[in-house]
Amino acid sequence: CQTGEVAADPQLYDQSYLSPVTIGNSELMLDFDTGSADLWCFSTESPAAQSAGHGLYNPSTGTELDGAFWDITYGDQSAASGNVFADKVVVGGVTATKQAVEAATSVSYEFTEDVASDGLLGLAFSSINTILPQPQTTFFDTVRNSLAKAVFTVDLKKGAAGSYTFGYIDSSKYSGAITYVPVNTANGFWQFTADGYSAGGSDSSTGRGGVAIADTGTSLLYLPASVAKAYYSGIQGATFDFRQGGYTIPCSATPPDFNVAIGGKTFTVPGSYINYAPLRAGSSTCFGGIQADTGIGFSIFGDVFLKAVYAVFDDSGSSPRLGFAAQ
Ligand SMILES: Cc1nn(C)c(C)c1CC(=O)Nc1ccccn1
Repeated sequence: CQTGEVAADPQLYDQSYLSPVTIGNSELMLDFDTGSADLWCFSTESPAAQSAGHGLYNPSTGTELDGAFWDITYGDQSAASGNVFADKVVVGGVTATKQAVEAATSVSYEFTEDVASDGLLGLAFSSINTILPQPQTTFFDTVRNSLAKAVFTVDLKKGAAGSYTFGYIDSSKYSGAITYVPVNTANGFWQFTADGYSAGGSDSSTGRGGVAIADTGTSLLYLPASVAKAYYSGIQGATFDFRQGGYTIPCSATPPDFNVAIGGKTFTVPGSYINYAPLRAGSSTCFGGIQADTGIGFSIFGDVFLKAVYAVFDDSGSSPRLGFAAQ
């Protein structure tokens, strides 16, 4: 019965969180992503112009999956593609002896310029793995029957190292009870229903809830346009800047806390988490941590929300469920 824990190291402005993963005989820093289901990494096959500065997987330690290839495009239109090898993958002591490792032969500039990240480790459902002609399992699906309990947990923090655990829940990491809600796996995501939102101390609702996904691979909190609009209407100097592609606020602002009702419990994102980052180094205008989910089709509870809670991704029962607790 395997269990394991690995650090989640925050990058600048908590734009992403990276964790050490041993693949074959190299250790790479991967972005664990509950919003996708591909484990891919820069490799010795990647063009040097695209992989400069990144840790590389050398497929010589693996066994090529003949005729298998992968090609993924994320919601922000970043993309990567390549071929596939079966190799040993170890995360926090949990070992997958034959994990599908997707070696990149091409990546978009977003990944090239994010030199701290050597790739992604998908933790959504294997139904959305992009390998053709035969999709392969995620790391979690590969090891889940060998785990003490088929769960993984997410404990991200603002500006500090958090952790992912596999196979167990650590009661020292949260306060109060864990509130569980059902997950709809139809779209391959950890998809749940949020009941409602409100800002500040008052329970002045900023809007009804809706369909949402828990997504560690997305930095911000994308909510219904009406909820985002109502939230920023309470901040002096806040504006929707279409050139920046979203809401901005004065970096000097103290945004109100943001409350989310899930499973009958209220979880609070401190207002400071929503004063996300200066538009450019030294700018006095900051990008908001809450943005509209217009065009996405569902809300995305990314790192701005997840770093305010302890989250349990539980596939140990008859159907998957998500658990949230205050940190
Ligand atoms: C779905 C979506 N639409 N829009 C505008 C955004 C930003 C998303 C989320 C997204 O793209 N997340 C991501 C990106 C790269 C790697 C992993 N996750």
